[in-house]
Amino acid sequence: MFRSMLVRSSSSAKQWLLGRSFSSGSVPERKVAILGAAGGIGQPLALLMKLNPLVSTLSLYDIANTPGVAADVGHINTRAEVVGYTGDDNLYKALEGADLVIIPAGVPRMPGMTRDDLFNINAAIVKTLSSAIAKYCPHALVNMISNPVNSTVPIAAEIFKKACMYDEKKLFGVTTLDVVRAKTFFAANANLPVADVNVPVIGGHAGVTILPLFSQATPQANLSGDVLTALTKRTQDGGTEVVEAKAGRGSATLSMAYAGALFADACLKGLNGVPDVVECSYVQSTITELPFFASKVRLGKNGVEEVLDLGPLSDFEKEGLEALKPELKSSIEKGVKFVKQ
Ligand SMILES: NC(=O)c1ccc[n+]([C@@H]2O[C@H](COP(=O)([O-])OP(=O)(O)OC[C@H]3O[C@@H](n4cnc5c(N)ncnc54)[C@H](O)[C@@H]3O)[C@@H](O)[C@H]2O)c1
Ligand SMILES: O=C(O)C[C@H](O)C(=O)O
Repeated sequence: MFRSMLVRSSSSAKQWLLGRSFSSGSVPERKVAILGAAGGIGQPLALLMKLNPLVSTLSLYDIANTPGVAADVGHINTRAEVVGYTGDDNLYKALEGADLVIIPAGVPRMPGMTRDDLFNINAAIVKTLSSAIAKYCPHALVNMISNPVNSTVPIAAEIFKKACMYDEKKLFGVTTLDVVRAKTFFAANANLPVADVNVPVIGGHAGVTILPLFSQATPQANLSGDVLTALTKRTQDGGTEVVEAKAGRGSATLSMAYAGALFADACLKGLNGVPDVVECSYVQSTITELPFFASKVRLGKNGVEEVLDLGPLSDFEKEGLEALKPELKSSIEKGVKFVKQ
């Protein structure tokens, strides 16, 4: 019984990962680097990327413990060749030739902290890693997971501008976990099969800047205003819910690894020319007055192909959108100032 469940779920996982356009014989070579690969997110993310047949080289980098993670993941009999690096002197080897760099390097929250409380430590880490990306793999797509995402993405953008290689189509703040949570909470309340549910989440990735658009959820469900308000709040506080449950042992790692793997898979499909790959992400944007904003994005061979319009919002969502702008604006400015000062 357990064995047959395992077989079924592994074949559907393969379908999820394989994409639509390739037979296993014609999949292009793609190098994916994970920076922070030995951490709470990095390890399960390395596992999930090792299972992704779109990856030909999986390059794992961390300041500590990478050899063990690389040896362990490397024994899995899937396509990707695994290489592990540690130490400043080897960062270039981890990055050279990368098509996609995923960054979960940095410290996580403890109970009572906001994501912005991580700024001082993580901004410096992201600055160092972004400078190395600019030098060693300037054409790679970058998936930023390190918090505070609302500021770390503008930091990376400023570093890339300084290095004269900034391409706004290639820099992404990973907000997929907000979408994953919104889908889970909505499906449970609406009594819908979660696999059928989609919910766009816009804005940013911290507290009120996370704005799920339940008015655009598919399939639609007839939930009351009070329920939608509660679902919005739960999605906004999802990270804090995990931080409190972990009680001093960090923040979301497993659900984040899943979300990070989903988003990386979408980026790889886009790079490989699979049509109509659309995910929410925090990117450089002109759809509001803010220079960075999370919304639905169409992914293509060069990264962002199109930032999609927000679509019609309910009055509640319109209020949420106006309410999030001051915080998001100041987080963006804080990131920009960190590099420019
Ligand atoms: N975007 C999101 O939705 C989301 C979700 C969850 C967590 N996060 C963030 O992801 C980050 C990592 O969380 P975690 O739980 O994996 O933390 P963790 O402490 O378990 O792991 C972080 C890893 O980064 C490594 N690291 C530190 N400095 C580095 C550097 N200069 N180069 C390479 N590696 C370095 C550490 O050695 C460690 O292995 C945190 O900032 C957290 O807030 C973001
Ligand atoms: O909440 C955190 O600090 C981690 C992450 O941003 C999350 O949403 O789980």
